[in-house]
This record gives sequence, C-alpha cells and structure tokens, in this order.
Amino acid sequence: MTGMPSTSAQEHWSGVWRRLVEGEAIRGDLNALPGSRKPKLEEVLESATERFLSTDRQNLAEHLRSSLSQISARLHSSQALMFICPRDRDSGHVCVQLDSHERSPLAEQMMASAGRWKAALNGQTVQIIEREDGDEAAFICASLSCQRVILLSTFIDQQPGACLMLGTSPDTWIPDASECALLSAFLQLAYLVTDRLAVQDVLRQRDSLLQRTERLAGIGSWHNDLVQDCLTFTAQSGEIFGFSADTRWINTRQLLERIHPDDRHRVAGSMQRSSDTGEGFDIICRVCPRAEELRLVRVLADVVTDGSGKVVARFGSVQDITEAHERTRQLQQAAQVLESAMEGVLIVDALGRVESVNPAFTAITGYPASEVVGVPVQVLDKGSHNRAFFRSMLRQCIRQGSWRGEIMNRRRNGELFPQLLSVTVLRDDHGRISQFVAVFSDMSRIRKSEKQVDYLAAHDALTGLPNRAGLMTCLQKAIDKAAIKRRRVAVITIDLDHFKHINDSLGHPAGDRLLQACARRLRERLRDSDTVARQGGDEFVVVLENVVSQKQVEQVAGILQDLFAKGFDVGTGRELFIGASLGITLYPEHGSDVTQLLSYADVAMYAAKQQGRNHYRFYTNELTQAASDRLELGSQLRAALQSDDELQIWYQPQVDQDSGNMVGAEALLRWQHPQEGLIHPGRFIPVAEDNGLMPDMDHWVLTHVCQQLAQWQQEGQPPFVVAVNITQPTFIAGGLVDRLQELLARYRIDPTWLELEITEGALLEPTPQVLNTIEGLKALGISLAVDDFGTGYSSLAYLQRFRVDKLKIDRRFVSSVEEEEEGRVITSTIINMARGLGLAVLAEGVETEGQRAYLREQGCTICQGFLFSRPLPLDAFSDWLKY
Ligand SMILES: Nc1nc2c(ncn2[C@@H]2O[C@H](COP(=O)(O)O[C@H]3[C@@H](O)[C@H](n4cnc5c(=O)[nH]c(N)nc54)O[C@@H]3COP(=O)(O)O)[C@@H](O)[C@H]2O)c(=O)[nH]1
Repeated sequence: MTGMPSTSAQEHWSGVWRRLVEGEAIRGDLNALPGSRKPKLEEVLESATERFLSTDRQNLAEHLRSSLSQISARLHSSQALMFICPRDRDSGHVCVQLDSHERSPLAEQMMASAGRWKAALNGQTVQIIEREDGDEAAFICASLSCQRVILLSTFIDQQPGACLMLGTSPDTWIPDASECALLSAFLQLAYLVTDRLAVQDVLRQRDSLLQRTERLAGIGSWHNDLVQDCLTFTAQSGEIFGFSADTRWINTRQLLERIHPDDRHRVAGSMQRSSDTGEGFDIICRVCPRAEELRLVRVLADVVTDGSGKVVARFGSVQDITEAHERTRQLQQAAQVLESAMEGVLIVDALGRVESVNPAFTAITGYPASEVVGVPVQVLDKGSHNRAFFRSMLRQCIRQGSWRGEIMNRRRNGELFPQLLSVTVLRDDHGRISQFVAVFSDMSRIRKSEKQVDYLAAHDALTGLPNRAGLMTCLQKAIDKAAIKRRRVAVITIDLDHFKHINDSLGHPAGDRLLQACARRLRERLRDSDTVARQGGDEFVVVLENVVSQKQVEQVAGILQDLFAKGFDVGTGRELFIGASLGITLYPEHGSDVTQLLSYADVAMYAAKQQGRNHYRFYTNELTQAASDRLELGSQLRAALQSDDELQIWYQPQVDQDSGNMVGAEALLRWQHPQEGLIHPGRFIPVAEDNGLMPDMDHWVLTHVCQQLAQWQQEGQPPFVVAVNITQPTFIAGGLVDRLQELLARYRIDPTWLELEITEGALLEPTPQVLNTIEGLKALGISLAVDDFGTGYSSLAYLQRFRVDKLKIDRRFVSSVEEEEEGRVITSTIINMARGLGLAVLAEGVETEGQRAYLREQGCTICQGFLFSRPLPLDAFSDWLKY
C-alpha cells in the first residue's frame, strides 16, 4: 500500500477500523427507514439496478462506474470507490473508482488484499474516516481527494461482501439512515449480481473444462429423466451418438435408433433391467452416428431413485472405444502372432535384460522363458562370435535402428546352429531406447537342405560320384592348383563297352547295379586325391592330379582296364564281363580349360572304341580331325539318304547245303561315297546311330528291297526270302507295320518273300508297342529272324512269345567250331534248341568247308558266308540268280 507505515498491514488496518467504529459513524437507525418515501437516491439506484440485472461480466465494471457516478452526484460526493468481493472466492472481485479508469493505489491495495479488507470491515455497516485520523485514513482520503470518507459495507452471511467509499468534506454531507439503507441495499444487489456473474463465470469455465476434458478423453456424460423420458447429454456424448450441437434433449426411442440394429435389443434389455432392478449397467455396443459410420462405445450407467426406491433417472458416461478396441485387437493379434510365430522373438530392455520371449524362442534354443527373463542378454550369446562382434552389432542398431544378418548361436544343449537374426531398436516418445526386439529363425534345416541340394546338384544319384557339374568343379580346382604348382593333370574318360546290350538284355535295374559296381571298384582302387565322376550313361571320368609323366598315366590306364576286365556280379545269376574304352587328355599339353580337356578326352575315347574297344588312347590333334570328319560324314549320310543315288543294296545269298540252292539273301547296305569310294556299314552305321539316322536308313532299305522284290516277282524269279536288318530304334519307334503294309500294297509283293532280322536286344523289352508290332508283322505274313543269336540274353520263353521264325547263329560261334569246343557246344546247342522249338536255323559267316561240314553234321543246312558268296551288288547278284 502506498504511504503504508512501518507496522504490519494487519495491525494497521485493525487500528483504522477500530477507531472508525469508536467514532459513532452511524447516523440513525437503518431499520427504521419508512417504506413510503421515495427519495431521489432511490430513483438513481432503481435505474442502476435495472442496468445491473441485465449486465454481463464484460460490462459490469462500466455499469458500476456509471452507477457510482450518479450516486456520488446525487449525494454531493466529490469522489467514490466501490469494492465488491464475491463470497468464498479469491478471484472475481471488482473495484471501481469514479473518474479513474486507472486503478488508484487504494484500489490496487483493495484488489490485492481482498481477504484482509473483509476481515478489517469487522462487521461495521457504516463508518466515517477523517483525514487526520492517521496515516491510513489520510491515505484513503488522499486516494479519494477529500477530507472525509463515508464507508458503507454490506455483509452476506456475516461475511463482508461489498463496500462503498464516498469522499466528502467535513462540512457537507453525511448520509442519513434511509440513504444508508438504500445504499446498503444497492451494495447488496451489486454484490449479488457480481457474485452471480462470478458464479456464472466459474460454471462457464467448468463447463468448458468439462467439454474439453470429455473431448480429450472421448468420454461424454448424459442424464436420463425416466419420468419425462428425456435424455440430456454433453457435447461429447452428442458427438459420439451423432446428434447435432443444437439438440438439447432426446427420448429413449431416438437414442435406440442410433444403436446398431443387431445390438439394439440387448441395449434396450439392459436399460429395462436397470429400471427393474435399480442397478446400473456397463455395456459395449455399436452405434451408427452418421450414415456409413459405425463406432464402438462403452456405456456406463448408474440410477437415481425416489424416496420409494423407484428408479426415476439414470446418468452415466459414454465412451467411444472404437480406436482403443481396434488397438487392443491389434495388440491381441500381435500377441497371437508372437505366440504362434515360427520365428523366435526375444525382447530386451534398454539395460540389456531379457524382458520376454515367445514359445518359438524356447522351441529353437531350448531355453524356457522362466530361465531367461530378467537375465542379461549376454548370457545367451554363447555362439561363435566374440564381444567385439556384438558391440559392433549394437552400435549399428543404435545408429541405424536395426541390424540384420546370420550368426551362429548355441542351443541350451550346447549345439551350435545358424540363425538369421534381425534386431530392431524401439524408442519411446522422447527418442530414448526402450527395447531391442530380436527376431530370428533357425537356419539349420535350410542350410542342411542347401547342402543337400548342392550335393545333389554336384553328384550322381545312382553311384554317389560327382556328376558332370561336380566333375567340372573338381577339374577346375585341379587345373587351378596345377597352374600354381606347375604340375600336370590327367583326365581319363571311361566308356563301358557294349553297356547298352546289358541294359537291353538284362534290363535297366541290372544295368544300374553294374554301374554302381563299376563306381565302387573305381573309387576303391584309386587314391582319395583322384577324382572319380560319372558323366552320365555308361561314361566315367577320372581326374589324376600331380601327374609326373605320361608313363604314370599309362600305368593307371592299365590298372583301370584290369578293373573292368574282372567279372561283375550284379545279381543276374552269372558273372558279367564288360570291357572299357579309355580316352586320355593331359593338362596343360592338350588344353587349359575344363571343357576342352573333357571333350578331347571324349574324342580320344571314341578313337579307342574305334580301335576295337577295351583300349585306351591319348588325345592327339589328328583325333580332332577324325572327330570332325565323323561329323562331316554324318551330314553327308543325311544328304545321301535324301538323294537316292549314293546308297546301294548288296545281297548275300543264303544257301541250302542239301540242295545247293539259294533259298534266300540278306540285304546289306553300301555307300558309294563320291569322294571316298565304297564305304562299308561298319563305318557309317555308328555315324548313323550317333546322328539318329537309323530309322530313316532302315526305311530306305525296306523301300528299295520291296521295290526290287516286286521286280523279281514280276520277272518270275523262283521264290526266295530277302532278309532286311531292322535296328532296335526302328523297331520300337512305331509305324513299321503301317509302312510295310503300304509298301506291300504299293509294290504288290508276296509278303512271304520278306524277312526282318532283328537282334535279341530288340526283343527284350516286351512293351505293348513291341508286341503290337510283332502281331502286325505276323498278320502281314512277314517272317522274323533273330540276328546274331547267342550274343544276347534271350530266354526261350521270349522266343515263343515273340513268335520268331528263324535263328541266325552268330558268325563268332561259327568261326570257332573248328578250333574251340565251346564254339561247337554253343553252335550245336542253338541248332538243337531251334529244332526243339520248331524254328528254322541259319549259320552266318560260313567261310570254310570244315565249318560247313560241322554245321551239316549238326543238322544246320542253311548257311550264309563267304564260302558260298560274298555280298554282291545288285547286278552281280542278279547274275548269281540265273545260275
Ligand atoms: N540296319 C542295317 N544294318 C545293316 C545293313 N547292312 C549291313 N548292316 C549291318 O552292318 C554290319 C556290317 O555289315 P556288312 O559289312 O555288310 O557285313 C555283313 C557281311 O558282309 C558279313 N559277312 C557275311 N558272311 C561273312 C563271312 O563269311 N565272313 C565275314 N567275316 N563276314 C561275313 O556279315 C555282315 C552281316 O551280318 P549280319 O547282319 O549280322 O547278318 C552288320 O551288323 C550288318 O547287320 C542294313 O541295310 N541295315
């Protein structure tokens, strides 16, 4: 307070009020005011009252000031101040001073210490303050620019509520009792209005606070008067139910209309039960606040009952829990995912302690949750990585937010296993690390499968040896090593001789067992450092490293040949003998890359086969030339089959020893090459086989033989049989019967003149296709002979089943009948067997009188061989026919 003495404010003001009271300030009895008189002050106060009643908070001070102005004018007061302090509130008090929009020091002090003023008024309603009454009185009088101050106070419930200070001079005016009563009434009114406005202010503030809080919390409140069926609600409740802001109230029906139809019955039931039982409810239901919008709400209700216990109202809250419910649902879903995930999940807090793990973690690592939760995560890092590794992982996580990679970890049972690990850092709202989430999958099965796939990709399933891909890798490594150490490498390609016969005659399972036995023998005999691979089919490859000399390789080739020279037992009941042809290349002499070394070794192997099989050959440049010549010959043969003027059919007579007559002939193909002259089948048939030309070639021969037969028949030649060789590919390819039917029809030939020679191999696969072909040939009247009989593995049952007409004894047996007992036994056995089965028999390759005599003696009269005639060109054979 301005001009305040040094004593404390409390003591000072107590003194002022005490002296004022002792100064008999009240003039007259306030209660004695006659009601009939209406002084002019009353009129002033009446108009002020009217204004007050319609004022609002903003205009309150202005109204007070203008009333103050009129009052002071009416009472000849030079200055005036009014202070109103609403009850029980430290705020909301008002202080206005006439002609002073700026607060005077007195007004400032009153505003600043309203509580103290209240205490100081001390129950006095009217007091008079003179300037000379002391410092404080002087201060008040100075504030109001006067010598004397009339101070009127009003008390509400014994509490000072307002006071009016009117500045006067000692010789002018002192209010009488009626004026004091009027002013006191006016002060009361001013107090009540101010108090009401303050209360309204507080209510408004509370309402606004409630609204904002409800909006923030998404919770609204409501009240339901059940007697009136009137439901009122806050703005937030209105928003949740979709009622417009100006909707003041609704009834129950209108409320239920906003409930989702499927939930309506349940909600109505809860309301009814609540009314019946007097209990509140807590329900969750769907509401449709606006078209196409669906929200989930939770409604809490309590009841209000009348004196008789009857429920007359309900009140409660409504909360929009759509998002919260969705979040809960998502959290539950996430929890379920974690529970059922195949990946292990480990959550670690910011201090590195394990917070939680999921079941997959336990399944993969073997650690139960109870054993790891709460322990430092380092306890689990028992893999093959050191601390520095995990520190760097942590640094990256912190820097980049995550880390991903494959690590080796250890299960509880000590087993190391690969895991694909991804660590993510979680941060709180302040950006501080809150958790680390590690998700990992057990890669051991995948790695194992990958290894298996790699193994299968590089190994042959039948023998377990490296396959071509594996061989290429091994050979490349061998070359790389040899290049560094300046060593040599040998590549040996091994091809089993006549393996196809084994397959054809004994079947594929026996062939497979033979290949497995060969692989075992090779692997057992060679050093671990040598590579043994199977390229496919019946071809093996051996890679020898650290080769010192060609001689050394020759020795190994000899060893390999010896390996194959020994018989194999593959469960067929007898030992199998199979030779092998070997082709050899050396690094670096013959090539510097894998493909070259392998292909040259193949070329050398082919040459070894040509040499008569069961040989080995080192690669030479000339062999490449021969191989390319063979390629060239293949395309020339293809052209020859088209052109018709290079291929010729020669005929070799078949003679009946008894009569000396020619009873048949074998058609044999010859190739009159424009540059190379006459080429024999022994050279071009392998080329035809390599190029897949055998079916074309066989059909070419059949066509030309049929054409020739037609001519001979037309010429009236005595009947004889012409045998045509049909190879297995042609026999099983299909279409042979149709082709022959067409040829027989086209050339009108007697089918009994035609015989097809097939090898035993062609008969060993009794497929429906083969059986149908034989049926068809028989139906056409064409006979069947088995060529090279005795070299294959036909069973007697097969001979009958395939309705064979003739057996041709292979010339190898015939050629040995004079020198070897074995040849004689085989030959006589075949003859007897043919006789027993009712089949014709013919001996091939009869070259000597001794052979002829032996055959005659055994009962084989039909012979073919140089002794009777070599194969003859058509002209010569035609001449032969004439004799
Ligand atoms: N699919 C076809 N195969 C054919 C055809 N023409 C021939 N061939 C097959 O080629 C192989 C070699 O035949 P070739 O050089 O014609 O030899 C035949 C005869 O010349 C030979 N032969 C006949 N008698 C004797 C003899 O007393 N001594 C001896 N060293 N050789 C002789 O035998 C061959 C006939 O044999 P085969 O067919 O087993 O009766 C050969 O396998 C032919 O089959 C053809 O057109 N299509």
